[in-house]
Amino acid sequence: MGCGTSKVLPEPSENCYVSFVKSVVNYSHRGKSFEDEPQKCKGKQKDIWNIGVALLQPHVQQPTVKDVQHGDSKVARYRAKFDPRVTARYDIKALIGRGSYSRVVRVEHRATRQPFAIKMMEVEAEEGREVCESELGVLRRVSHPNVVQLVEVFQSPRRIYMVLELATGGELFDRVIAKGQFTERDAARALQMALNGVAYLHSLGITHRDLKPENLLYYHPGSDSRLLVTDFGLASFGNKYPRGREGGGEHGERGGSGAGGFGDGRFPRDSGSGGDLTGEVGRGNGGDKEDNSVSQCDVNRDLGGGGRRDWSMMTTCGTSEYMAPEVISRIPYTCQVDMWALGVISYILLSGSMPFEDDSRPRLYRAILRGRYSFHGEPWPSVSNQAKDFIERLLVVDPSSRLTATHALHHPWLVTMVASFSSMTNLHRSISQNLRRRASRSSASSSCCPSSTGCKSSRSRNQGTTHSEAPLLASTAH
Ligand SMILES: Nc1ncnc2c1ncn2[C@@H]1O[C@H](COP(=O)(O)OP(=O)(O)OP(=O)(O)O)[C@@H](O)[C@H]1O
Repeated sequence: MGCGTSKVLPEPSENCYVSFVKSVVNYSHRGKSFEDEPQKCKGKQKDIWNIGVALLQPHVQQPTVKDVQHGDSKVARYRAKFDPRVTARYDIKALIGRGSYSRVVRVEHRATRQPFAIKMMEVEAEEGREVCESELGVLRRVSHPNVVQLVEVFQSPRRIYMVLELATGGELFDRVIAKGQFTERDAARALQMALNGVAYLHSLGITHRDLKPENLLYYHPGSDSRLLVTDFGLASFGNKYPRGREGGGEHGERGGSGAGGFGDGRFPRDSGSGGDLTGEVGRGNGGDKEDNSVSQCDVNRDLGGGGRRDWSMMTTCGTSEYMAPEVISRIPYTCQVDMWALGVISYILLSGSMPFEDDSRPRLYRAILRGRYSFHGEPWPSVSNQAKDFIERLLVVDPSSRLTATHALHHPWLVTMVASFSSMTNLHRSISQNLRRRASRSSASSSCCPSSTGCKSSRSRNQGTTHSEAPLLASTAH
């Protein structure tokens, strides 16, 4: 699901991947017994032990010929690509999907029979390494019900295997289409979960930079499922954090006082115990930036224009239809770019159509820069003014006037809709019609679409990528 065809990757950074690997390997040389330690560690720290264990465990259990012959041939093919240390612990069950640098498979833990997803990333090529480093850099630090959870990591010279919690509920829009009924309340509930995850990330100084419907997955198929923010391949720590400018994010979600800064998710904070372990992980590629894990956007606001200049990012990346004006303009930006993307997602969620859409990328970028979109056509006449107000406050060209994640969570539309039990207009028919119409149009034109039908595979490795420093509009002009 979603529009993946015009993703723009960031410029490579310097050796971040190496610094992550070093941080884990260094730890492994301290002469401690990894096997003895996990029960002493709680929550996130236990996961970190797992990372160490996975890197160190030497036992090798090759998949047997019988294994391969008896398995489904496709699964067997993928299983053969897996490091024996991984297959020793996890039974590869099925291929879920492929990304530009990754394959995701459903697995079962051999001992506990628990299902997980493993994202296998190719790290030989520099771009794959960068994306992997970015993803791991975030996943190692986060723990929140609305952010996909990393369980452990295996490393081989060519590949990284990330064991993740398995999301079986499908992408955001798959569910919209599958349901016979979809109301503003449903949209608000989904957006509230996405916003909770994003507010948490922002409180840690993490900007996702590629929020879109296909990166929002339901944990399970039930109607009460959590929604998970996934795919941190383009995420950033807002890499110009000055030290000692902690502003106390609005969520009180920061981690302990150590460098770990995990915030309060499902796991207890571990700031006190296991000090050097936390420190070691904190010194990964996050480095000293982690000390300032505050809500970057709120601090930017407090600091005014000068602060914004110091604290923002420059790299152009993301998926065109969801890119904020400041990203397209290549001016320094902040985590508010995620809020723009959430505005785009909100618009699609309530209508099945895109606010900004054009086959010509320069025209698309111009429309975004002007913030020009409309609420014309079905089902907009049936959508409440408060819902439109919510979108209007997110799709604001000036990022400092755009709602922050925390403010969005307090918007009256979201608050009243989430709490509401009254029956509401069913928007499903118009939304799914719009999604389907767009899907068939885009499969004809090989363009992107916000529907599950025919879009996912159209996202190709190099399509729409740029490493240029020139303004996007100039570099793509006619
Ligand atoms: N934890 C997970 N549980 C279930 N499915 C997942 C999980 N993580 C990723 N997927 C699915 O696996 C597929 C590949 O995902 P991946 O993140 O590797 O690539 P992508 O985001 O689709 O593409 P790209 O890497 O180009 O951004 C997608 O369909 C995604 O929804």
